[in-house]
Amino acid sequence: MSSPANSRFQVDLRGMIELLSEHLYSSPSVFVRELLQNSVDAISARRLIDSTHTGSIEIELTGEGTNSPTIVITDTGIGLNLEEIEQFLATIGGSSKRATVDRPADFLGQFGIGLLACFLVTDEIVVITRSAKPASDQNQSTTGLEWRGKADGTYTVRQLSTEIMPGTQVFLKPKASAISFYRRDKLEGLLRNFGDFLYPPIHFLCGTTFQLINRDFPWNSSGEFHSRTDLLAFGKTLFDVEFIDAIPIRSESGKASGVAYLLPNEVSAGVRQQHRVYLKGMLVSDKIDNILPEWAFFARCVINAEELRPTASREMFYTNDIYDQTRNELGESIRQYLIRMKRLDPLRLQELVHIHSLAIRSLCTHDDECLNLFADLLPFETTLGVMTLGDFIKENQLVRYVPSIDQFRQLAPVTTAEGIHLLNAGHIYDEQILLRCAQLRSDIQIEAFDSGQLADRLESLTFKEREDSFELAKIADLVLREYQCESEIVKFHPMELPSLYIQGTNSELLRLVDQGSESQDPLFSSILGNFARSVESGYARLQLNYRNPLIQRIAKLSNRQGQTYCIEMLFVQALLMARVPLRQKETRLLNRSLLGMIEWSLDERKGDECESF
Ligand SMILES: Nc1ncnc2c1ncn2[C@@H]1O[C@H](COP(=O)(O)OP(=O)(O)OP(=O)(O)O)[C@@H](O)[C@H]1O
Repeated sequence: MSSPANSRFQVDLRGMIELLSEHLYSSPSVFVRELLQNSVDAISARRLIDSTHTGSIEIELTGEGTNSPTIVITDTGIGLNLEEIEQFLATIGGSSKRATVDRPADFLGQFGIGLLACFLVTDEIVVITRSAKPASDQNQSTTGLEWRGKADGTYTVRQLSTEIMPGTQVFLKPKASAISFYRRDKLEGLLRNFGDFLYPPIHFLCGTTFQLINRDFPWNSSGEFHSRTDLLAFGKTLFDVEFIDAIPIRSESGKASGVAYLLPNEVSAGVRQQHRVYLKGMLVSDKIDNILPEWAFFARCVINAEELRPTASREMFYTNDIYDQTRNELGESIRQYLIRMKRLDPLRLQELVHIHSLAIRSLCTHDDECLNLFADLLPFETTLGVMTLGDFIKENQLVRYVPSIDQFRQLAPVTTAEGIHLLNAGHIYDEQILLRCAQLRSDIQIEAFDSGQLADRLESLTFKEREDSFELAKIADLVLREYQCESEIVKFHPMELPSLYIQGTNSELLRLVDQGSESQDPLFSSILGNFARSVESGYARLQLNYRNPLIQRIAKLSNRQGQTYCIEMLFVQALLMARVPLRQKETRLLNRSLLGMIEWSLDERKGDECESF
């Protein structure tokens, strides 16, 4: 069999141009960026052959508001000769900017497709150009060359008769769908957006107005930053936010410098901020959300990088090793700054921790250095009021904490009366932070406090008190058995608290299982039922406070039914106080007992008893 002949792919030129111009970019506005970028590159190329050349770029809008407005962008760059026009302008994917061994790529462009973005706003691109290269390198004349490229893939080139200065001019006239880009406000906005920090000077000319577009970053290439006030003012112009602080950040790997701004409002830990990232002064995107580490979600930054690699659309970066290293190094800058702030300006750091408490808590759980930095400043709810962990430690050698908010609320009045100070570690990250602190720091001892420990501290009744409350204790035992709850009459402070519901080791779990088995699904109920039997002692405990006058009066009540109602209601009230969700049978108990009690108190004969009680 003869070997198959090698054939070449065919290219549908119109389709290719449509693909590269219409579908690569997220908005037609990028044509401004591509034109500016080509002019900047052309000036850089000219400086390679003439280092004294400073260069300038001018954008003019003529005929605004007429049927035929025109955008003209003029640069004093390297220009093109006939051969280069064929090789680069007229060849899709042809670029004069690729790096060679003796000349590293220092250009913004590289793919040879950017100019096609102009087809988003025009049907024809007209380029008039004259090369700045010495005449000996080429058969060059002092008149210009004109290249006209159309969206259908055809083009013409001709030598003009008029003499022009070296450099390039690009002329665009609107296609019907893009007329809005030929308005002064819109064009000026786009020039500022993309050209704000490019070099050399860029001027915008429209009617009688002539203005400078670009400005400098508030830091220089040697990594020297302007004052904090200047950086904050700069942040306000970029993001329109009054930030609380500005942190200079740098990365060697991405040759990047910039400022991370601390947000003045609390942000949720999962939300990624949108950062403004420039490549050699050209805006790549103001929506890059992964240039800072995830933990730095309380900051928005502006970065100018030299070494990051943009994608072909130049609206994102490739996430390669350099990108990852850059992210880590920028994060490290933020961390080091905060470490210094703790030493030099602790009040400002305290303010930051106050606003971004949740974010910083999350950061502390996976970063020991940050834990050391922030732990003492973190605010906690305690039985002494809201205070920082550092202040709580000063007053309590042993940090007793409760890992659940409900339990903390339930225990706080009793422990306060008993002189025990508790810290509420029921919020997300809190317990992890305390455990890690105890591992890392010798000055912190912690202990999880549970209601069982409290039970040991409750005072027993005297013999006489036990005798007086014997009947009540019996009734309480009887009533509560059905609800997997034991009861005990003891004395504790504060005396205003009539009862306290204490969950046993497995009682919480058993309540959940029990709640589940109240479900309508018989299979699910039976599985949960079997599981419940395998769990050991799931009894909770209702502590009735004999110091409380009401409990003493109930104990003295001679009416058994009345005592039963009282116990039932105290039980449900204790559950509600402890924020334990009621099971169906407890809701039924609440209804039954409440109605019973009302009936009982309305009954005249029992009503008399009720009065004395
Ligand atoms: N203003 C200009 N002055 C001189 N040459 C230019 C100018 N604009 C375009 N060119 C030439 O046309 C070529 C193609 O430009 P185009 O914008 O399509 O791609 P690129 O800039 O090389 O790469 P990229 O697709 O990454 O932007 C350039 O490589 C350059 O040689």
